[in-house]
Amino acid sequence: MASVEVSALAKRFGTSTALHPTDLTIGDGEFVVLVGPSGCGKSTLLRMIAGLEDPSDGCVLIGGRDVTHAAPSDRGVAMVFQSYALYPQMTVAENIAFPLKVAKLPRAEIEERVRDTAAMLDLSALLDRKPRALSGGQRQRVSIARAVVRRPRVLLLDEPLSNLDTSLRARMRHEFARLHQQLGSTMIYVTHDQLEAMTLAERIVVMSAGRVEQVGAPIDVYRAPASLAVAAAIGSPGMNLLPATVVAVDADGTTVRLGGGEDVRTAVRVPGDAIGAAVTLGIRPEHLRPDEAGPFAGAVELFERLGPLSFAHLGARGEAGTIVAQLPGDRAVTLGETMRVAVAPQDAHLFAADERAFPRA
Ligand SMILES: Nc1ncnc2c1ncn2[C@@H]1O[C@H](COP(=O)(O)OP(=O)(O)OP(=O)(O)O)[C@@H](O)[C@H]1O
Repeated sequence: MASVEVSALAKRFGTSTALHPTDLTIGDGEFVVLVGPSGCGKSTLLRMIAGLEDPSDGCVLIGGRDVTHAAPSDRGVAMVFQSYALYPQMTVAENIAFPLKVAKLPRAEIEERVRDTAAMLDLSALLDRKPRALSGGQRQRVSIARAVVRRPRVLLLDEPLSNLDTSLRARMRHEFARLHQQLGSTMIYVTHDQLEAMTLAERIVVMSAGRVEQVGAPIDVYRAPASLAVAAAIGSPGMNLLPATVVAVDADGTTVRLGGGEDVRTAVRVPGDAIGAAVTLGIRPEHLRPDEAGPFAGAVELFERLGPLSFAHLGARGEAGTIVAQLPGDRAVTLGETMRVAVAPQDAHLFAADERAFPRA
């Protein structure tokens, strides 16, 4: 097992920058998820750690050793891709054994490792099958088995579940969590699926436009996004973001005014000289509750019942756009009715013009 450290690591393709200089340390045995919108540089960062892409600047250390210019096979890493890339003419057992044969391990050891790895991934009954006789989830488990059979110090996974359907993805998420416990290896997992990020990661690394925006425990990042990009990337439905102006600042917080003239009290601390400043008010759907005197109002344009809860989309607020409020599953709502909602001061977020979050009061 090994730690992974990247230092001032950057990647340019011609004149475009896929990754700005980035520092990141991943602990030995840690499960870290890189998450962010398409094109934000997640795969590029992962591929440079794997040695599949040459950095433009900076260095990569694995287990304290500088591997920036080492071949992929000399880094102690294994990678699982979105496409399974199994050898179709080989059986499951032969596919799993392949990297060990290449490494010229003794036959008895290969057999033992294939048996153990297959058991770990629930593939023991499928060892004689060819890939075409497997389901998508089984094929992905074989490709994971083939990666972990070498006992890599670091396992790199690039959107490994994105070809699978929803229920299989949920099952495989559990398997990854279990696999991480069993193997204890350092795992770096790339996804644009924030549900995978939230459920799998010990720490998430939220990326946007070639930069790391925030690193932290999933729940901390969810509760206190450091920037608008993080607020937009984590949470589904996403955080409501409304343009507002700072009208009052005191020791307990800040009052902002919405475009329609309504005032909203927040427990956020902004500098005293920010009166009049344009800010963005952020509120998660679950923090908006029906309140006759609430500052947010709109006609219900769309109502989604998910069973235990539902989402009301309140429209027609002019430049503020639609607001999404989470409601109990059994709440009766009529399309077109006007609903008023409010937020508690401690649940409101404020972002400055430079898109960084202001701290809580
Ligand atoms: N070989 C390449 N040549 C030129 N540009 C590239 C190359 N590979 C990646 N890029 C660009 O670098 C940026 C980051 O790409 P990257 O694949 O790392 O994003 P990502 O966050 O993994 O996205 P996705 O979730 O869509 O895979 C993108 O703008 C992409 O177009």
